[in-house]
Amino acid sequence: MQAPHPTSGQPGVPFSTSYAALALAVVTLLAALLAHELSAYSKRRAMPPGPFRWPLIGNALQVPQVHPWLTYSRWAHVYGDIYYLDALGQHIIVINSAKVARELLDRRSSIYSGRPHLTMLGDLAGYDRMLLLQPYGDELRQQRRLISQTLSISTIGQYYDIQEAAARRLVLGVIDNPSPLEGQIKTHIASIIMLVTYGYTVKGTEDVLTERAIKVMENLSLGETPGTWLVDIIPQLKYLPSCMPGSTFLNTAKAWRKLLYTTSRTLYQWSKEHSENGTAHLPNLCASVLANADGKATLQLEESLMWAALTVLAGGLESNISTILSFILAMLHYPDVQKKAQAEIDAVVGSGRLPQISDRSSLPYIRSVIAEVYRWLPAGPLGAPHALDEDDVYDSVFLPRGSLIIPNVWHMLHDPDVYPEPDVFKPERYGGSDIEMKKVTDVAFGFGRRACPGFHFAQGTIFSIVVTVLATCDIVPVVDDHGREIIPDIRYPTKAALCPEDVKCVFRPRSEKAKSALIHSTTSIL
Ligand code: HEM
Repeated sequence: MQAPHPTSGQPGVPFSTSYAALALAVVTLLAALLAHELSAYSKRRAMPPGPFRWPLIGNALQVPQVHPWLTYSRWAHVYGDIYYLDALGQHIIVINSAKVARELLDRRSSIYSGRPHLTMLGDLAGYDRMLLLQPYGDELRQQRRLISQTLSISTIGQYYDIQEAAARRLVLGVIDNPSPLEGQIKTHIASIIMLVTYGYTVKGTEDVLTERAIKVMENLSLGETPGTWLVDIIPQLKYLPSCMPGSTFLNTAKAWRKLLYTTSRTLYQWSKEHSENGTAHLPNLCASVLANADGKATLQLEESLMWAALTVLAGGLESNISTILSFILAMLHYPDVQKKAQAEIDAVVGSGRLPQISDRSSLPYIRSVIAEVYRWLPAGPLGAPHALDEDDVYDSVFLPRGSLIIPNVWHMLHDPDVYPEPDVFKPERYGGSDIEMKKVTDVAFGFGRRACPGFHFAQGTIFSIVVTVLATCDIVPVVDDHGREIIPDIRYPTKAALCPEDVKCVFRPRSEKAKSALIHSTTSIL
């Protein structure tokens, strides 16, 4: 028997054996490294096309910060329907066609329904409890179920009177006080959602609870704005002591979290108490869910309901405000479309009554105008980002797990091959076909298991505002001191939602009778 070698590290193990083991380990390690590199290389080679990536930082310096959908759209002409970016190791897949979006986000929705992790908004400010930011899983499904229970196509009819009344109050409000337009629209849209979600009646433009809710949503929008928060790129920054220079975002997040939690709890508790004692407007989302639970709502259900309700407010507020402002902008730029739309309402509804949501099926041109607003200036030009939960392959290209999936809704709705003269507002492009209009809403309201659960409800709100304004008023530009008309430019800041800014106009009643009908209806309902 051979004696152990004195330099062997393992007493009792022969040198030749340990040498062989070491050699084997080295070879195995090298083989593993080679395999990893080869696999990474082959994956890299099979990645979708995209702009040149620098070592280490990838495309970090090219990721657009201003109106990113426009740059992504320009790149779509170069790299095609699906391309790849790498921002400091974060894989980003941009989808530019409805066909690819359908295939990945709809048909493969079991792995494409996550949301990206946001450090500022989620970890620090606490917004990750809301459905909007939930990863795909049980809590998401639970919150979506609670919403669809109340806002499904079969139940939304019960809210038509609220939507019509708010639309009429909004029009009257703008006739009497056209400035600030955005503020008026915000208050009235918030009033619809507060009533439907919590049964809460907004008390004028300075209602404290509504103001707080709007502030929560404004913070959400700021938090979502791409490229605003360094901590989303370098998450370790969240561990900075809050007294360090450069860490003011920590105090911001703390203040946001406090407002978020107090507002969501106050609104939910208000709804619960006042629905029970009969002083809240019924039905409302919170009361309906609690009534269905028949006194057996668990704490967990109530918690989910509280966050789902707040997400309804979030989902419905900014998207609706942007859509209405875009509609007004379109009417100011395209007065002929406005006249044609009014002619349809006059012919179908007449001037003897105010239009209702139930008139929708008889007004194809109005439906086309609304579809064209969703297309022309989509409220979510990049939709909402999804996250890919597993590695995938599409059309022979590799899509890595953890990728951020950006549906470039703007490009899908502005691709000149699909929509010729995409920047022109032209409701005639649908030829009155609901199938063509649906191609727009299928994209503008999101995809797969994350598609907007407020779609049918939003259709009612938008339709009732559009049809009420057009039936009763001419939307005309304001004039300057010399009597010259000022048509607002089509401008919008870079935010997650595309919301036109500085839109000014006058709602001029088409007749005294129309204005009286509005006054009469707002004093007689709700
Ligand atoms: C013109 C109006 C609206 C537009 C254009 C719109 C559009 C969208 C889009 C693009 C998404 C993201 C979908 C995706 O991830 O693929 C979304 C999500 C959502 N929307 Fe809407 N929406 C509108 C109105 C509403 C209304 C009125 C409500 C509530 C009553 C609502 C509630 C939500 C909620 C809760 C989500 C999050 C869904 C999730 O993360 O699973 N939306 N919406």
